[in-house]
Amino acid sequence: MRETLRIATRKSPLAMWQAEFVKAELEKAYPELKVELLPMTTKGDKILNVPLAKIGGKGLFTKELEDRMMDGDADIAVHSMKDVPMELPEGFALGAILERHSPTDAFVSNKYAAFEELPQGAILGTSSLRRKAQLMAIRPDLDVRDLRGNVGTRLGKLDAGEYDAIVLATSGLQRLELDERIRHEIAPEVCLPAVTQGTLGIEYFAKDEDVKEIISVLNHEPTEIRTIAERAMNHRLEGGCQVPIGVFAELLDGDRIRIRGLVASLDGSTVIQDQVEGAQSDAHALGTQLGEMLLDQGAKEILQEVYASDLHKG
Ligand SMILES: NCc1[nH]cc(CCC(=O)O)c1CC(=O)O
Repeated sequence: MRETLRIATRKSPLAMWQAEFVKAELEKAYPELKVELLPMTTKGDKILNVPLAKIGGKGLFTKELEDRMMDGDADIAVHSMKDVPMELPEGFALGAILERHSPTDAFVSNKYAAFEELPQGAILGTSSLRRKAQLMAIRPDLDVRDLRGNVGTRLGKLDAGEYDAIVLATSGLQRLELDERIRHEIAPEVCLPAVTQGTLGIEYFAKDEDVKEIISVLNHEPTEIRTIAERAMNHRLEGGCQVPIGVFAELLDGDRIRIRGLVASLDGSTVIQDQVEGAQSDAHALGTQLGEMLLDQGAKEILQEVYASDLHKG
């Protein structure tokens, strides 16, 4: 077995936490193994003044990490699965899906205790079209404004008074020990999470079979099944994280799985949602089926509109 395993990681505090977490888990499983971090900056980290939806570009946060693995400078990359494109570049694979952390979105505010308490026309910050569309579907009066940057930057903008409240991933806040900033977690029934939100995955260079063997001890099968189901739905909808798509798979008794899915227009005025249930062994087919059901019910027109809109040009 290798004596050293090198993790390519983005430099943001959240990405560093995630890489350190995987390092610790690997060293727990293999006390002899030395795990090193190779921190780097990606294109997605540099472009901060443009809405995330506008830069589009699949793999914005993963390309540079893959280049280092291809060059042989790193063995694995740790990702928020949410940011991983539905199809990996040739030669790369996912070797482990870790046990899911909280999938929800968190409501954070210095003025209001709950989303429901926001007054008419309140200014809400979020970088996600999915959050914007679903929250505006319930509260069309809200003034939703773009909010980019890493978790610390976003909280800083809230504290500077630029927003009445912001919404961001619960897992990101918890990982950075910022739990006390969370006023409440928004229930999936109110805001369906992004595909695989709260799940970490490990990517490796597929020809390195010994690396795959090492990291496979961290794979969490129930999370893997949910990940397969959610990514299958997203793949059928051809959605990146920059379209208003929500999906949430839950495992039920008797080896069953239920997947809820949603596609919304940008302003939340149209919301299409449905769900499927079946055997966990059919997770992939069920996810695809749910995607097709949503397309048939009008998601196709909505997505065409989203892709054609200004947000997706350039
Ligand atoms: N979009 C960036 C991003 N990618 C993953 C997370 C959170 C962690 C996760 O989902 O595992 C975040 C922050 C956020 O959406 O607030």
